Amino acid sequence: MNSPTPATSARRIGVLLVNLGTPDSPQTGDVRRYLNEFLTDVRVIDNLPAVVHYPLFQGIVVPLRAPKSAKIYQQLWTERGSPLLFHGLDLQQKVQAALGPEYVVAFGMRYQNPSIAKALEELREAAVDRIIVLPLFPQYAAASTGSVQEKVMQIVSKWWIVPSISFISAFSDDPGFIATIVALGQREMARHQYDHVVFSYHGIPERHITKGSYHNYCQFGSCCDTLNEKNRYCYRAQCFDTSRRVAAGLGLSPDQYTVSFQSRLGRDPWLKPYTDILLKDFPAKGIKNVLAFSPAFVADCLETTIEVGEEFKEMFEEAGGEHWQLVPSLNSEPQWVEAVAAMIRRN
Ligand SMILES: C=CC1=C(C)c2cc3[nH]c(cc4nc(cc5[nH]c(cc1n2)c(C)c5CCC(=O)O)C(CCC(=O)O)=C4C)c(C)c3C=C
Ligand SMILES: [Fe+2]
Ligand SMILES: [Fe+2]
Repeated sequence: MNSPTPATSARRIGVLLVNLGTPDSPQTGDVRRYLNEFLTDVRVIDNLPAVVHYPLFQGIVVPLRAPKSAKIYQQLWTERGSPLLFHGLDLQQKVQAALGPEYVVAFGMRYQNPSIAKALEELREAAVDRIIVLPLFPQYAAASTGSVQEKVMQIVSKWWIVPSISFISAFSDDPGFIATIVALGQREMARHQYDHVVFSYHGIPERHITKGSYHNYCQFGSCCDTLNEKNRYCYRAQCFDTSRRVAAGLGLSPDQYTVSFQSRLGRDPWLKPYTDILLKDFPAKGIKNVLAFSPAFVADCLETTIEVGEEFKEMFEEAGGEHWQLVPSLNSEPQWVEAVAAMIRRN
């Protein structure tokens, strides 16, 4: 009898890396399709009845926003396309190489392409024994991680054979994740003298925290100063935790850094302080050289390169600041690839 080839005999583990998603091109039509899918997700816009939500967003909000967003995407676009996509594909390829042939690594996006459905289909075709899903969001939010988890479960629940499946729901305190950010920060700090460090996270509505808070534990105060069993999945507490760990790695004292939140949408209260308001007060306080980290994102994207790297820099300089520098995201840095592979192996 012929012995089976290793590829068919070995039990292989499927790995699904997922990021948020980006338009297929920076043209208004593709940006509109992307925003329509994104902003009609009830985990993102969670406070409107369906009869209002869909007509309002598909008929008014998205058509008005798409041409403006498209202009910003045109600034972001590169020869390789959207950074969120090509960094994700680079990461997939390098993590596959690091893990070896016992694993099959796929990459998908929650919105638009490559879809989660397509990525899961690749794993099904490879007849993997079980699937480990890693949403590429260090801090858990129902609007990002939760939405990816819901989508994966929706798709896999329809399969005739449902494999064992596990989710890495957050990695805000993962030592390899923290060490890579620290190394990237040290690289920038060796090039310039900074007065202050800002950790600017993607914001979410305060309501999103309250809805997921066990026994109303989170009150937007000192409750988030430690990460404990009551706030393990509180986005705000995780953002503070990541910041504390990176600050410790960089040797910063609490007065040398600030945690803030960006990218708010709509009129409801979002997590505070807002980065764009905070940074305008820095120069008057004598803070003229700022190093900015964006630790909610593992890959560069519109929110890092354009919002933090360009828009905030411009605002800071207009307010009298001298030097504003964004620390690049982890992208597919070798140390980050190793950290992802280690998280998968441990799972
Ligand atoms: C860190 C994870 C993210 C959370 C949490 C999140 C929540 C959230 N976002 C919006 C609205 C928008 N976000 C947009 C872009 C965007 N958001 C994330 C990540 C999280 N969002 C990423 C990685 C990106 C960049 C994608 C890219 O293509 O580079 C946008 C689109 C851009 C624009 O038109 O401004 C919107 C809109 C809400 C409402 C929300 C929580 C409720
Ligand atoms: Fe967002
Ligand atoms: Fe809290």
